[in-house]
Amino acid sequence: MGKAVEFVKINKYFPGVHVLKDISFSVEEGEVHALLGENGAGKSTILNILHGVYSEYEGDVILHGKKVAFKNPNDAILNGNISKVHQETMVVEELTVGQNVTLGYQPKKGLFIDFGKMHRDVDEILEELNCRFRSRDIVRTLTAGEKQMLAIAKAIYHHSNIISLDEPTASLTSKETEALFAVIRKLKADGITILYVSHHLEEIFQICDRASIMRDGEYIQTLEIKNTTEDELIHAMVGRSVSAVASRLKPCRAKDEVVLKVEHLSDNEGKYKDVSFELHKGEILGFYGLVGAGRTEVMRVLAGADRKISGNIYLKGKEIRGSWNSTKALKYGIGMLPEDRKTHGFNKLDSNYNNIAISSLEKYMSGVFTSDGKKLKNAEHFFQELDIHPNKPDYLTVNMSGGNQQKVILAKWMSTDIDVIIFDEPTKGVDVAAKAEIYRLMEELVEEGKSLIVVSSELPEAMGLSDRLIVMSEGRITKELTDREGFDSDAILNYAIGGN
Ligand SMILES: Nc1ncnc2c1ncn2[C@@H]1O[C@H](COP(=O)(O)OP(=O)(O)OP(=O)(O)O)[C@@H](O)[C@H]1O
Repeated sequence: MGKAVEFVKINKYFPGVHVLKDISFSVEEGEVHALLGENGAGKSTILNILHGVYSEYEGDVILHGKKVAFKNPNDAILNGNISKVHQETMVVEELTVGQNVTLGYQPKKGLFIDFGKMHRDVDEILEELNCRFRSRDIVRTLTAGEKQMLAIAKAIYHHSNIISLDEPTASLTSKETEALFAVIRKLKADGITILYVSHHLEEIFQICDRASIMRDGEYIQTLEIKNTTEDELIHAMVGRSVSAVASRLKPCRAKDEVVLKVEHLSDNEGKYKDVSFELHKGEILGFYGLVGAGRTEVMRVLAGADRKISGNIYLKGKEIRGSWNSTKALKYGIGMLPEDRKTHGFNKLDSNYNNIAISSLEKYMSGVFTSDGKKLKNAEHFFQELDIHPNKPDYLTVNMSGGNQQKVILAKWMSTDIDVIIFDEPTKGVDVAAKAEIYRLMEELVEEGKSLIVVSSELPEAMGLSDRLIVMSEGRITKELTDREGFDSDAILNYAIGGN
């Protein structure tokens, strides 16, 4: 087998930063090749160069022995037979699967689109991928996992022989992840080369042949997975050993004081029904459930992001009445680190220091205006404490890597004087070292007397962090587990699928 991809001395600069430094490595034809590294290491940037998102860089990209320079991703798909499947797949929800797969390149009969052929061609691909949905289905009805499959079908429709998957399992259920892995194995058997980016190391051991490691914009080494341990991988990525396991150094004894009480919370669409629970001062209360269990919807109401339909919420014994929105929630002392940080977590046009200060502006007043100096000083402190890269508090948050954006939002809530912080999937897209830091910070917050709710779809994380754990299934609480010593993963999974 020859080389599918060769990167030769790639350098990439953004204003003021040198993000890729002389990167050279290659990917064999027909292998599943992982790209690993901490947040901000440069994984997405090198993929973006490969796929024509960035056309300005130094160095050579060689595909199957031929130098290429794509002008844009479409050029890469059409002329390079190379496709990238995004974390959150971009689709037109109102169109059919077939229309999305073939968008812009539908088969024609004369001047008109040949819909019959389009659906036949797409159905053939979907069948090969073992998908349950069909070409005529409207995309709006598909799950996140199915949309991911749609993107892979699109890559195959365009005869891609190299496919990149950037954190593809981030929004998938474990069943969907298994289905995706089956498809990856099949593509590999068909000789297709896969580039795979993930922070979930167990996935790398399940499906990857080799892994190239990047650190701080530099290429470190390529390792053969079957001859490598998890510890060795982490060491290569981070430069030291880090425990990737969620745990508590000092599980707390929550005080009796109830800071938040929720009674019979329901919406009118059945996304969550009759949800009641209490949150105590100084505890971490976990919410576990499968994707679609209704956890995020409940949390959005508590944080004022969505309207309360029915039920009661009490904060420190006071019932919330009248209109409820995120500004009012903040006044009552409750804030949320959302799962979808790109659209809900920060202001896209603002710098890190402004985004960190945004929920506590009164702290940075100088006369009638806020002081940039004070905001910067506060941000500098958190950049140190959370080890945020690059160490540029004045950078636009939107230009930070995904995991570092998460840390910036974390810094916002740590700078804000509130009693209750809701973390929705706090370590989604976050590297192992940063995960360990976030777990440590959560412990510090509860030690200070704050109360945390942690929504997690990762069972080891939910079990490792929580003092108490609430399990939800299809909008309802199916179990509340009060003794962390007695958490049992099989039992919890059973409650999560609605069993008892
Ligand atoms: N448009 C941009 N302008 C300035 N800097 C950028 C821009 N895009 C990326 N960067 C910087 O380039 C570096 C590499 O980012 P990249 O997104 O490639 O990292 P990553 O390894 O994919 O991280 P993650 O695992 O968090 O997704 C980061 O320091 C980031 O801040």
